[in-house]
Amino acid sequence: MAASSESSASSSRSTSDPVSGQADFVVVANRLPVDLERLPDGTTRWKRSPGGLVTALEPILRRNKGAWVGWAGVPDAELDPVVEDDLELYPVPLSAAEIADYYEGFSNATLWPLYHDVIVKPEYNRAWWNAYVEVNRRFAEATSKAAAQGATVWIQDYQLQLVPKMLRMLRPDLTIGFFLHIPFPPVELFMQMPWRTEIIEGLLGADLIGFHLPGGAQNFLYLARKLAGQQTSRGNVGVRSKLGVVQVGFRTVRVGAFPISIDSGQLDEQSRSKSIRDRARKIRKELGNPKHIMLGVDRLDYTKGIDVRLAALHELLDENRVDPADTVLVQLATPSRERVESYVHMRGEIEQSVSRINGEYGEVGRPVVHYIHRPIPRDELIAFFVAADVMLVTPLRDGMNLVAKEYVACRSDLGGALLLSEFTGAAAELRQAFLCNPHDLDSVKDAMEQALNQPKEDGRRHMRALRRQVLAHDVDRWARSFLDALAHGGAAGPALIAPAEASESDYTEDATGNS
Ligand SMILES: Nc1nc2c(ncn2[C@@H]2O[C@H](COP(=O)(O)OP(=O)(O)O)[C@@H](O)[C@H]2O)c(=O)[nH]1
Ligand SMILES: O=P(O)(O)OC[C@H]1O[C@H](O[C@H]2O[C@H](CO)[C@@H](O)[C@H](O)[C@H]2O)[C@H](O)[C@@H](O)[C@@H]1O
Repeated sequence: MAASSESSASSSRSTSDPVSGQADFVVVANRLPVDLERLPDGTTRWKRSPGGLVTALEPILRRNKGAWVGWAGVPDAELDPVVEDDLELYPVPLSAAEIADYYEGFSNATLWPLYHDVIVKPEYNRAWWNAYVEVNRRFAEATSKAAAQGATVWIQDYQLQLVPKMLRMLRPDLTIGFFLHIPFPPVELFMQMPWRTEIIEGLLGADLIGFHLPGGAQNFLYLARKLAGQQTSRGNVGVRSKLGVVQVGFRTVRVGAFPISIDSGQLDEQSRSKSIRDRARKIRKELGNPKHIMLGVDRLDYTKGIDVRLAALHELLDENRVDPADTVLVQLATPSRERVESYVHMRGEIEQSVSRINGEYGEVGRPVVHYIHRPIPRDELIAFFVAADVMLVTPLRDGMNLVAKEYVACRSDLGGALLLSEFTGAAAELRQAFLCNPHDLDSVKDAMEQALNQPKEDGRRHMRALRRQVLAHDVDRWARSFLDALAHGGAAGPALIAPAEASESDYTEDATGNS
């Protein structure tokens, strides 16, 4: 399923053949890689679902012929298993009430803010928790039906933290991995959670639990001791090495750090194509050929710090440190979780800031900030990456942030500069970016000004180093390192992930030593 491809089905059920449900490798995530779209004429079609989890996992599943268990993105879709564009999909239905309580409620108004440093206040609501338990049970049951005897199951993310334990009870023959795509919070914050022990015990149903960063793994080990009363290792967890261990009865659960990445080789190749280069030139022209194009690409989420970058730009304009005659900011904001109150509120504030900057500094036909609130096609997005002089990635907290890596992968010309928040997982690897503290506006302003004015040769040197890191540590390496560790410690046979095409020796070691 290419990003831009959308296939049609004539009814709410796909016309493709049903699949057998005997998969040896199963990915389980809240969302399927495609959302079902109901069209006004009553027909349906699949379109790519939003977010970095899908960007990362879709190529892995495609290469390894696995099955994917997840929600089709709309209420009450009772769908049979389906093969869609070569992927085996096992849809899990959610009612409108479950979407409100499990997805918008417990997942995105309780867990999401709690795990992202309480940027907004998490709500603790018993009815939401009950829905979370119920939906996790449904995912465990659907997975149990899809998986073959002795299969490897890889459960993804915060929406499904109870599934490992539930699935183990249903299917002790399976090898179960779990990966958390968002930060695992500091112990002091996690302890707010009324159902904290249930969540830790739910996760301990897995054979291997993966986080982006060692800090998350370390926090989890502490909580496994404190809340679940288990014995754990106490040494430091490494990156793709030195796993932590929790002893749960006769089972050994391992805990590690596996920073996720992108299909960097493929993106590098795509961004070099003539059509993308031409489109990038055209974008610059359409923007009036300004000296500086800054770019933001995010789901419209309060964690992403879109407000921070707008405030920084506004102050730099006020202080005559940025010239509105030769600088533009393009902010591409994909709609996200639009019925959750904090998202509605944040959208209003961001749109007000955009208007204010344009009102004060724009000219007719020449705004300073170009703001788009809808998803754009993948090819168009890549052309924006190629066109932009400065990429703005300013989250207050982010598990990884794949956009930062995508920008770097698209800059084979060694042009451009990356402004990157220290509070992203990506900052642990991309040390040659212009790093900033998004909680300190002066730090963001200074970094923005430096990125806009960096000497060309310095920029080429920084970008070369960033590219070495991103090209060497791609999503295949992420999946292989996790699944190799899972196969090594569990009951599974040989590693299920096919080797990536490029060998690691094709690249030099990264500066952080995170090999
Ligand atoms: N095609 C397309 N992809 C987008 C758009 N906006 C964001 N993305 C992709 O969504 C993913 C976002 O991942 P990430 O930065 O990790 O943040 P997340 O949204 O929190 O998962 C990246 O692969 C982006 O390229 C858009 O407008 N169109
Ligand atoms: O499914 P949604 O509610 O629309 O949200 C989209 C996804 O957002 C989150 O992405 C995270 O995963 C990325 C890849 O590991 C990572 O780079 C980023 O920092 C995270 O925010 C969420 O974790 C996914 O479950 C959602 O599907």
